[in-house]
Amino acid sequence: MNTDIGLSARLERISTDGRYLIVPMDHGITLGPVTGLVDIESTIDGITRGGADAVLTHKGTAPRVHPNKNGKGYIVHVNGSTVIGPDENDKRLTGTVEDALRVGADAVSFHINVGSNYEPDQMTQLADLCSRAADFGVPVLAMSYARGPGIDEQDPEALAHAVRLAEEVGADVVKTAYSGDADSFGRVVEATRLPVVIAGGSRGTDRETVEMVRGTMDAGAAGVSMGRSIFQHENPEAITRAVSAVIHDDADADTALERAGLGIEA
Ligand SMILES: CC(=O)[C@@H](O)[C@H](O)C[C@H](N)C(=O)O
Ligand SMILES: O=CC(=O)COP(=O)(O)O
Repeated sequence: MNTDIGLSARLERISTDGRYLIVPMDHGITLGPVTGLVDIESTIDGITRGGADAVLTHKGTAPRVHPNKNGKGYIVHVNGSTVIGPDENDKRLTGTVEDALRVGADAVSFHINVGSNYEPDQMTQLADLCSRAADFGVPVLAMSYARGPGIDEQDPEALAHAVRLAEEVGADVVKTAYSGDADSFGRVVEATRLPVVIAGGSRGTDRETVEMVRGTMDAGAAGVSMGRSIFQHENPEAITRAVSAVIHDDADADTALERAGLGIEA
């Protein structure tokens, strides 16, 4: 049976017209119950009302996601590590494609640290995940970071290598870090035919967040998988609305902040 139809139907559930505003909340494993994740139900309700296309969590949180996601997409993340463990870069498997489907996911995601000591194992696991997901027509979001000893995590050449690796092993969408400006990030986007989305990193000001998203879209990327800048915000719905204005309506930073009721001077 041709699973392409399943793949494209599921990609549409986690995006809008090929643009992605994903809010990952897998950080409960990485960081613990930080701001925004304790009452994850109200965060999910706010960000999906604000214009998120999809939310992303580990499989165990699925029962808290479905009643609050307002019909938006759902991605299950399948590896993790903690900041208090022996090595944060050593992400270990936490689930399978079958687990994700069992809890009602539209897609799966997997984190690889390209350049770390764990890259070889993570690359094999990602390639296997892509093969398994393809059997079911399930999209794979590869969170492909440049991380490891001596690696500059914002170096456009390293990021270009990371996103290209994701395409080569069969992912459908790739997330990586932002290089810091639209010109250099354009080289990252050009390195692959996959839709590229950025991670937000640790929370900045509202203006920094929205300008980073503007630069990302100007570089030709497809959107964001932005966690802490959104779920740690005192008003997750408003900051999602601002980010959505840039991604889905091509707004500039001032317009996006105004439309969301956030101060433009921030
Ligand atoms: C907490 C972080 O530093 C993030 O960049 C994570 O590495 C990315 C991911 N969302 C995770 O928590 O594993
Ligand atoms: O899963 C994590 C991400 O996709 C990015 O999270 P961040 O908090 O925006 O870096």
